[in-house]
Amino acid sequence: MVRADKGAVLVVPDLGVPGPALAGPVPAQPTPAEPVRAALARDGLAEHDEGRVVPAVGDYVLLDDAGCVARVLPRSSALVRDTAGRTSLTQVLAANVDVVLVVEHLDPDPDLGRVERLLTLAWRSGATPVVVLTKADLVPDPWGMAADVQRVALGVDVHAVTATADEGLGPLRAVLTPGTTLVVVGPSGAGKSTLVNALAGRAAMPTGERRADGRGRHTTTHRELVPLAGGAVLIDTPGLRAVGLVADAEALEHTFADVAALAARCRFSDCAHRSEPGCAVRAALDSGELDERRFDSWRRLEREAAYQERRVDARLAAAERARWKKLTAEHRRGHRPVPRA
Ligand SMILES: Nc1nc2c(ncn2[C@@H]2O[C@H](COP(=O)(O)OP(=O)(O)OP(=O)(O)O)[C@@H](O)[C@H]2O)c(=O)[nH]1
Ligand SMILES: [Zn+2]
Repeated sequence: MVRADKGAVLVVPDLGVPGPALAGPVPAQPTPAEPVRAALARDGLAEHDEGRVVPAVGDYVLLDDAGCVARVLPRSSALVRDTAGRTSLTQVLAANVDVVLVVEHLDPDPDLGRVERLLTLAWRSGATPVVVLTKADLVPDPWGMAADVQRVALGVDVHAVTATADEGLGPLRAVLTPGTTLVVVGPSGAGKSTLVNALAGRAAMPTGERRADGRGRHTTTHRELVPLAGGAVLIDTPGLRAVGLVADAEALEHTFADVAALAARCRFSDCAHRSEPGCAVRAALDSGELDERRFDSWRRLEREAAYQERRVDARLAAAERARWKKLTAEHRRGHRPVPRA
C-alpha cells in the first residue's frame, strides 16, 4: 500500500516480484504498475490477524472483487507511534520495514542518547537497525567517532559516510538489495535526504539546501514509497520524521544489552541500582565499566517505557469500565445484556 487517503488507499498491484513489489519502477520491471485507488470499509479499517486495523504505508493488502481492501496481510515489522486516540493505542507509521537507517551527524558531535533512542524504536519495530554517521568530511577522525558510537550500538552495523561526495556508501548499497524496504530516521539536518538521494542516484527527496521557504518538510509533497537504485524501496512518510519513542522493555534489553546483563547479576531481582547491596550496575559504574551517560540514558528510556505501559493499561481499563457501564445501563432499561466472549 502506498498511501492512506480519506476512505481509500492507493495500492500498487503486485507484479510477482519478490519482496514488496509496491515500488513501481524497478530496473527489472519495464512496465511499472500504476497505483490504483482501493476503497476502505466505512470505518476506515480492514481485517487483519489481530483484529481490524488502519492500513499503513508498506502494508500488503488483498482486494476483493469490487476492488475494495478486504484484508491487510500479516506484518513482518511495524514502526509504531503512541497516539492520544481513544480507540487505538498506537498508530502504525510504516509496515514491513526491513531496515531502519538511524542517521546521525558527526558534526556537530553525535548525540549518543538520540542514537540509543532511535535504536530502541527500530528494535521495537522488528526491523534491523543500521547506524549511518553523516558528514564524515567535516571531522578529523570519523573512524574514531564511529568507534565511540559503535560502543552504544551493540550488534549494529555503524557506517561513517560523506553522502555529498559519495564516500563510504558501498556497505549501505550492499544492504539495499531488491525487495528491501527501509526507512530513514534521524534529526533534522542530519543529512537524511542527501543520503537517500545519493543512494537513489537521483534527487528523490528535497534536501535542506533546496528548501528556501524555510517551512520544512511538511510543505513538501511526499512520495511515501520511493524506489531506490537496486530495487530497494524507501518509505518516507511525514510522521516518521518526527516519530516519538514507543519503547518497550524488550526493545530496551536489545539496545542496552550490556546494562541488562549487568542488572541480571544484581543480588536483588528488583534492584533499583541506587544503593542496594550487591548491585552489579553500581559496581560497574564505580569501576568505569559502565558510563554514567549510558546508564542515565537507559534509566530515562526505561521510565518512558513504564509510563507508556501504564497509559496503555489505563486506557484498557477505561474501555473496560465503559463497557460495563453500557451493559449496566442496558440492564436497567430492561434489555438483556449481551456478554462478550
Ligand atoms: N559536508 C557535508 N554536508 C552534508 C553531508 N550530508 C548532508 N550535508 C548537508 O547537510 C544539510 C542538511 O541535509 P539534508 O539532507 O537536507 O538533511 P535532512 O536530514 O534530510 O533534514 P530534514 O529534511 O530537515 O529532516 C544540507 O545542507 C546538506 O548538503 C555530508 O556528508 N557532508
Ligand atoms: Zn542493581
